[in-house]
Amino acid sequence: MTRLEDEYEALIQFLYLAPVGLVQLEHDGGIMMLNPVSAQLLMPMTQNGELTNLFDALSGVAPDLRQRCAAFTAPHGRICDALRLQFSAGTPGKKDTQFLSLSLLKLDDSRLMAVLEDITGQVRREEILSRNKAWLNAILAGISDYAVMSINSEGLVEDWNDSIGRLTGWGEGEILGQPYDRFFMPGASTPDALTDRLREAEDCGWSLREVQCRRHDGTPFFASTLIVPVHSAGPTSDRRYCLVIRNIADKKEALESQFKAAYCDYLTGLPNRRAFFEEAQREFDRMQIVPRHISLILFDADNFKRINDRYGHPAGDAVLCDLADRMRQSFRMVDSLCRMGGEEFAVLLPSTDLDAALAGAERFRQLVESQPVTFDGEVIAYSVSGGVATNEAGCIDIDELIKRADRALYEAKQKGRNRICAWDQRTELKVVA
Ligand SMILES: Nc1nc2c(ncn2[C@@H]2O[C@H](COP(=O)(O)OP(=O)(O)OP(=O)(O)O)[C@@H](O)[C@H]2O)c(=O)[nH]1
Repeated sequence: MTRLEDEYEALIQFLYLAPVGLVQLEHDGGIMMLNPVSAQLLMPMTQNGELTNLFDALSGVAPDLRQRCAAFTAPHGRICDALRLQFSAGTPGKKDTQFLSLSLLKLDDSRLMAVLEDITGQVRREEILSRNKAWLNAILAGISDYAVMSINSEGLVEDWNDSIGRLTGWGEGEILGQPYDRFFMPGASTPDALTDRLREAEDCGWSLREVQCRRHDGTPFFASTLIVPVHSAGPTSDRRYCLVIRNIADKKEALESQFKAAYCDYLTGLPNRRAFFEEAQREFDRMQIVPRHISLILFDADNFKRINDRYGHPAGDAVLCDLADRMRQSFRMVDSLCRMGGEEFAVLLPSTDLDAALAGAERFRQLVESQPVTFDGEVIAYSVSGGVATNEAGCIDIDELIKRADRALYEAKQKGRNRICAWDQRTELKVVA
């Protein structure tokens, strides 16, 4: 056989074995050649089993094919692409709708090529999917105390439904494509914390937190936020998560009293050492996975014994409560506050470097200094000293961080009180104010 004959034979074999229907036609639709798959696909549309012209065979489902060809004046190219044809397979006694996809190519002035594919299964799957989506949307639209949404691997909101608008008051354009902490009160999250929760959901199956959320008009509501991964086999960037925000304002009090009993200091209401060390441990665990700054400030009221001695113990208590209130006002929600004991307090600042922590500590010192407390008609001026440290230079746990901040606090007291010192890896210490 010549090489040309070999090639021709290979082409015929290809046509014969191809898993899609291939039909070679003349410009008026006359069939020159067709493979077995196309014969099978077109069979339900033939009249009396005759299959000589494709345009005639498809006239019931695509009546304009002849006109499309006539209107296509380019020397070659795609006349139509994946045209969806719907027809009845005609099984006696059964209404059996099938779907074909048709692409028509102009090869040259005398020949066309039709590519046919049975897409019935695909269309059925699409129908089921869209029915499920409509069903899910109907459920979501009816929900009033939950907001359910899909978020991507960067924590950006990907879809919108009425439940989100109803619970939060935000509009679609203000939420789509935004980080999910848009619903949280300012300071209740950081970019690191945003992705930490996605990772936690991956590792543990879910991530559940009670968070202070905000509506579009700024009003706060206490909510439980649940993130669960929506499993897919694709790459990490294709991962999706479901976020459910549930208004639990009614359960807040019960939850809070349980929490307070175990985790809060009885006098100031601030988290106690147990709560603080648990949160600090979690932050250091996260830091091991994704390195980041963690800073710590230790505050100590100055000459507090004198305040007790001069104004009495209840006045001393009022000063400690005032100090706690100002800490709540001064630091972000994402910062962990704690009464370590006596007149010593701590603030753990996630994703915060030494300079930013120093600035926060100094701001707080000035605030305390500038506003005395009034108790029982007495104006009590007091001050605090502070020690600041960060997790640079091989600090990998909270104990070491406390040791450093404590060393800086000691220095602040030694240098005369009412000032902030920082632990510095080169000079060991630096005085700020
Ligand atoms: N009112 C009140 N006083 C407390 C409480 N806990 C500890 N104290 C008092 O805080 C005082 C701490 O005194 P010191 O440790 O000598 O420290 P200081 O007087 O603040 O002096 P410097 O820290 O060196 O500035 C003690 O008198 C404690 O009794 C509390 O819950 N309420």
